[in-house]
Amino acid sequence: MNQAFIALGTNIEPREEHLTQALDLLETNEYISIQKKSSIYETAPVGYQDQGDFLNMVLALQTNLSSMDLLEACQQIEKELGRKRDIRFGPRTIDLDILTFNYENSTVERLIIPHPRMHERAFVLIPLAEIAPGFVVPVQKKTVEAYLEELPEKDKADVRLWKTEI
Ligand SMILES: Nc1ncnc2c1ncn2[C@@H]1O[C@H](COP(=O)(O)OP(=O)(O)OP(=O)(O)O)[C@@H](O)[C@H]1O
Ligand SMILES: Nc1nc2c(c(=O)[nH]1)N=C(CO)CN2
Repeated sequence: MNQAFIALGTNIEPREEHLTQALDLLETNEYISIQKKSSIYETAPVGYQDQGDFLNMVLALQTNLSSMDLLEACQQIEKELGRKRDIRFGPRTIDLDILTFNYENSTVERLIIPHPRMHERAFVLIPLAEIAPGFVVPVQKKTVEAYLEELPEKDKADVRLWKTEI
């Protein structure tokens, strides 16, 4: 069995429904089992600013898919939920990013893991710390909590608990 963390994000209404639909699609995949779900956080947009707030959450999964097959499953869900890829870092119906996959370190453009921007994103680290604070992120071998401590307070203030369960 492989162990993965994935991050979900949406900033197009109905945002909550996009998250529940993505969770349903993951749950119906016979090769994926969701082990843990973080709470849902409402987060100010990072990067491209002229867009609405996101809902973000993180999941711990077990899967017997390979990392590439898990990426395909995630991209299929993005497609089914009608995501349009136009503005980089721009508005999205649903975005599924693989954060880590076992202790794999992949550097091919299609799949970079650990996710290259996870260490600097409060909207990833805060929900990840909720479900796996002591997890040692591969390669740099630092815990999620240690990364979180390095983040500026203003970044953390942009991430607010929205709902503990959906
Ligand atoms: N760890 C990863 N998880 C998901 N996609 C990845 C990963 N590494 C590379 N990719 C590739 O990134 C490409 C662009 O992804 P996407 O459009 O979702 O980027 P983005 O969400 O705008 O930015 P970000 O990756 O910073 O969240 C995808 O085609 C995918 O193949
Ligand atoms: N708050 C927040 N900001 C973002 C997000 C996201 O999920 N949440 N995703 C992005 C592109 O992946 C760019 N900016």
